Amino acid sequence: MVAKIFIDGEAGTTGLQIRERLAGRRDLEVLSIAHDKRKDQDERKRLLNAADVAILCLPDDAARESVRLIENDTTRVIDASTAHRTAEGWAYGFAEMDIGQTGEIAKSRYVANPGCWPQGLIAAARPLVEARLLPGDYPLTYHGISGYSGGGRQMIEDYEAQGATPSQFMPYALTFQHKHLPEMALYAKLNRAPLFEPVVGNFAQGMSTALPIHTDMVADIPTGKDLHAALSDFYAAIPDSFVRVAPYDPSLAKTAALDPQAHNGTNTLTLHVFANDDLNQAVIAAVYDNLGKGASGAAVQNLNIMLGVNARESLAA
Ligand SMILES: NC(=O)C1=CN([C@@H]2O[C@H](COP(=O)(O)OP(=O)(O)OC[C@H]3O[C@@H](n4cnc5c(N)ncnc54)[C@H](OP(=O)(O)O)[C@@H]3O)[C@@H](O)[C@H]2O)C=CC1
Ligand SMILES: CC(=O)N[C@@H](CCC(=O)OP(=O)(O)O)C(=O)O
Repeated sequence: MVAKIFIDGEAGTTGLQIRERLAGRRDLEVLSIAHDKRKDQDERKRLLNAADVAILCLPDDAARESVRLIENDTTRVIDASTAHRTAEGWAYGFAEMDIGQTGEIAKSRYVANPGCWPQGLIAAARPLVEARLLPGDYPLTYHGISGYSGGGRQMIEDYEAQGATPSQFMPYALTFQHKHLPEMALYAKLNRAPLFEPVVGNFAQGMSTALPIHTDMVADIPTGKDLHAALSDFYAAIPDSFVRVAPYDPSLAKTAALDPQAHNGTNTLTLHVFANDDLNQAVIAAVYDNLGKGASGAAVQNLNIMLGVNARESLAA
C-alpha cells in the first residue's frame, strides 16, 4: 500500500525539509497543497482527511486547529509544534529515549515530535537519572547554541536581511520560561526544571548543547568513565538508534567535535562526555542538526516507525 502523507505547513522551514527528505520515496504519496491555498481551512481539511499520516509543521494554534479539522478516525498525526508534547493521548516522538518508545510511536495515532533543544537534554540526562548517576532534583543548568533556522521563516529572514553583520552569539529566553521546559522536565525525569540558557548564532543550521554536572553533588561521585559507560550502555540497547556516544578520552579537548554544524543534513545526535575527576566536574555535550534530529529528520524517523519502514534505510545517519 502507498501511504498518503500531507504536510500541513509544507512551505515552511520544517515542512520543506521533510518534503526534501521524502522526495524519491516510492512507498509514499505526498499530497501537496497549492501555495495560495496553504491557509485555506477547507482545502487543509480536505487534505488532512485524505491523508493516512498528516505531518503538522505549523505554529501551535494552527496545529491544534488541524487536529480539530480531522473528522475521520483513521488519519494519524505527527505534530512538529509544541502544542501536544506533554498532552494526554500523544506519544512523545523521541524514539531513543526509552527501550519501549519505538513501540509506543509505532502503535500511536498521535505523535508529538520533540522540540530541538529538549532532545540534547533528554538524551544526556534521562539515562543518567535512570542509572541514579544524576538525582532528579539536581539543580541542572542546560545551555547551547542553535543556528537561526531554529526560529523559523521570520528569524531566517531577519538574519539574512542583515547580511554578515549580526552578532555571533545572542542569548535569549532569559526570563527562564522557555516553552520547551515542560517537555524537558517530564521526559528527562527531572522533578526540578533545568535553568535553560539558549543562544542563537549567526549560522543557519545546527546546534551544540551542554549539560554541566558537579559530580561531587551526586552520591558516590561518578567519574567521567562511569557517566560515559552509563550512556554507552543505554544507547547500545536501543534498536536503530540515531543517538551515538563518542568514545571517551579525557586527554582530548575535542572542541572540533562540538562544532554545531558537524551533523548538518543528517539525523544523528552525538553525545560527548568530558570530565575532570580531580575537580569533580563533567559536561555532557550533544551535537545535532536542529532541522535534522531536531525537527524534520525526527519527523521522518517517526513516520517510518509508524508505517513500519526501516528508519535507518531511508534516513542519512
Ligand atoms: N525550525 C526549527 O528548527 C524547528 C521548528 N519546530 C516547530 O515546527 C513548527 C513549524 O516551524 P518552522 O517550520 O520553523 O516555521 P516556519 O515559520 O518556517 O513555517 C511555518 C509554516 O506554516 C505556515 N502557516 C502559518 N500559519 C498557518 C495556518 N494558520 N494555516 C496553514 N499554514 C500556516 C506558514 O506560512 P507563512 O510563512 O506564509 O505564514 C509557514 O509556511 C513550529 O511549531 C515550530 O515551533 C520544531 C522543531 C525545530
Ligand atoms: C533559535 C530558536 O529560536 N529556536 C527555537 C526552538 C525551535 C524548536 O525547537 O521548535 P519548537 O518551537 O517547535 O519547539 C526557540 O528557542 O524557540
